[in-house]
Amino acid sequence: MITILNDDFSQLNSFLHEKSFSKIFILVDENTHEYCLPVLLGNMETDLGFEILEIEAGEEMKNIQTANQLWEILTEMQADRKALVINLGGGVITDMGGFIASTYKRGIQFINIPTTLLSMCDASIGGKTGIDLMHYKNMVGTFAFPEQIFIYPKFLETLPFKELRSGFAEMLKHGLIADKAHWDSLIRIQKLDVETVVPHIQISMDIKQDVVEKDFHERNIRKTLNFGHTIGHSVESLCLSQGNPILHGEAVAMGMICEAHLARLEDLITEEDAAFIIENIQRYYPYLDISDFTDESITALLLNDKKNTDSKINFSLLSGIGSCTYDYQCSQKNILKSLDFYRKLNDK
Ligand SMILES: NC(=O)c1ccc[n+]([C@@H]2O[C@H](COP(=O)([O-])OP(=O)(O)OC[C@H]3O[C@@H](n4cnc5c(N)ncnc54)[C@H](O)[C@@H]3O)[C@@H](O)[C@H]2O)c1
Ligand SMILES: O=C(O)C(=O)C[C@@H](O)[C@H](O)[C@H](O)COP(=O)(O)O
Ligand SMILES: [Zn+2]
Repeated sequence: MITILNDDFSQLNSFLHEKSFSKIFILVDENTHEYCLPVLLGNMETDLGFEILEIEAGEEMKNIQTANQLWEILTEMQADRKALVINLGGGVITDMGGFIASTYKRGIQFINIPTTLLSMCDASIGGKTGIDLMHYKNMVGTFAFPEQIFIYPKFLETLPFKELRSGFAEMLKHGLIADKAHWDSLIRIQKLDVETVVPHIQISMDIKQDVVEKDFHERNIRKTLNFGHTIGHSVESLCLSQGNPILHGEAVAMGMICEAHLARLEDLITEEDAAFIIENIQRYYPYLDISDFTDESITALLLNDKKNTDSKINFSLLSGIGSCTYDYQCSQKNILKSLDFYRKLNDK
């Protein structure tokens, strides 16, 4: 269940009051510790004891070493099965916190309080938790729903612009795969900021929730939420492996451009739609330099995509603006052409 918090956080306090938790563990990173934790603690009313678990910020922390440290701390602090983990942060915190909670003592309860646009619209919803493995994205994880998701849009006021823009990519994705009207209203935004984006959060959350309700374990339609991620995750992983991480939404924006072109090459969408989609994504996102990455290095990562079956790469490709196919296998020639298309965008 998703609740938009009032200024007094009363719905969160009722939740904490009604459930009989033994103790609370609040997971933060250094930035959400500074900007969001004081707001949470200033409004949280509970007799329960709590501990703060802090990790460094960034995707580089979303790995087994951090998970191990957190499991050890929970053990040392004798967290029992009635303990509650509160994930206060962006997608790294909700993915990581959901993962450690859903595995510790075979699963303790957790709630998500997302603090980035990306985690409000996407990562905190849907119960995918996980960590990266050898720089491969989200290779180890669980499907585990948080008990509750509490959204407090005012957290966005301290979020850097690049992070806001990163989250906006997932919102564009929601429009492109499921709701043309949502896409149309997003691309009408001239100046991306908290004020212009907040009115559109609810629709993105609804789209994500609706898809997840239909297919929690990603056996079919949930794969559409992975549009832009097949190529996007490969590039994100390569950047991460070089010690040069890019933001998830930046990778998804780049991936959506390649995969929109790929859908065109496979005759799934018209030339006009492909051009319109690509042009609009480019309006918001600067060109991402992928010249260091060979076709072979990108293909090697594509071959480990989680949607693959029988060693075949399964894409989730648009079939129009507002609709998306999945399990679509493309020719290797077209996959490479789509990467080449992206590389050449820099020349224009
Ligand atoms: N599980 C899912 O369904 C799902 C969906 C989309 C993305 N993801 C994952 O989410 C991650 C990306 O999430 P993200 O973009 O939120 O990144 P993030 O968690 O790294 O947060 C981005 C940055 O913003 C800072 N920050 C967070 N809230 C802030 C605030 N209110 N004010 C100031 N700074 C703040 C963080 O410290 C961090 O430096 C990736 O690992 C991605 O794979 C998961
Ligand atoms: O919730 C989903 O399903 C998604 O695909 C949402 C994506 O935006 C998100 O990045 C997700 O973590 C990707 O999942 P993965 O299974 O490809 O790792
Ligand atoms: Zn994503």
